[in-house]
Amino acid sequence: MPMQNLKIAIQGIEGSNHHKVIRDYFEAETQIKACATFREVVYALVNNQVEASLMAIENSIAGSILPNYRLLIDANLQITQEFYLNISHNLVALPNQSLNDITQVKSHQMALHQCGNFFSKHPHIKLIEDVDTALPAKLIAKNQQKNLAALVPNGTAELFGLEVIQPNVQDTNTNETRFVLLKKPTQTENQDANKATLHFELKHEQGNLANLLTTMSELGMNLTKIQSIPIAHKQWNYAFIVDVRFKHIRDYKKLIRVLNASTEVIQTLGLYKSGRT
Ligand SMILES: O=C(O)C(=O)C[C@]1(C(=O)O)C=C[C@@H](O)C=C1
Repeated sequence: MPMQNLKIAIQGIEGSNHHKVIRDYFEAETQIKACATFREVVYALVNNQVEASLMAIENSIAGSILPNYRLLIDANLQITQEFYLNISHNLVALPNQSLNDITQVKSHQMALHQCGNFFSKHPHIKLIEDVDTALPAKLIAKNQQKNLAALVPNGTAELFGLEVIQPNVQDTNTNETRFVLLKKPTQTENQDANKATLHFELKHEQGNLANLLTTMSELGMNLTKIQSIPIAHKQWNYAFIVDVRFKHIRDYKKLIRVLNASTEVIQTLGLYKSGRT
């Protein structure tokens, strides 16, 4: 589905997975602000340098990117859309090298996590975290660096004139990352919304979480994710992030009314159309 032409902040440069989401889902004219960190992605929007920000939030192998939830909560932005991208990690290097020649791999922390099985079989390779998947690949080509490899999506090796030493080194073939599109809050409600991301802190009372889950079930909602995250200023207390799917926004509003009684903090992080049918 083509998207409106916006200036969007992403994490990573051309050839990264964030960039692939833009290519797959947005119009060709979409302007990009490439950022080196997720914090930069979020604050580019907060500081009005862009109209939207695209941010990875979870991966089917490596799990939730908890710091990104915290950024989202603290910056008070809204999830307006979600996108699922199939992720392939191809091990790439300068041409005419084999796996035995590679002593270091530089990549994004989440990408390295998704390839743990492969690297545990090749312990001679040192893993080094970098800002994204594409930048180390670009620099290997620019500096003609031997013995160094990167993990890149399909198509990125060709972009930089590198060679694939080993394709698909992620732990499982079915590897997906979920990305969210963030915007500043507005008064307009998305009438197509059938999914919400909700953040709350529960009062420490017996049965509160169980009651909440029962209420969701009674309202016919499908809980697609529940995640606890630490609250730094309340040591060993946790906030919850919940994704729910529903048929009618009015049911979601009912849920919020019920939750108001049992929660200390409650914040809708987005009401949007599910990226899954
Ligand atoms: O470095 C990239 O290619 C990114 O887009 C970042 C990122 C992530 O943050 O999870 C995106 C998808 C993959 O899961 C690996 C890395």
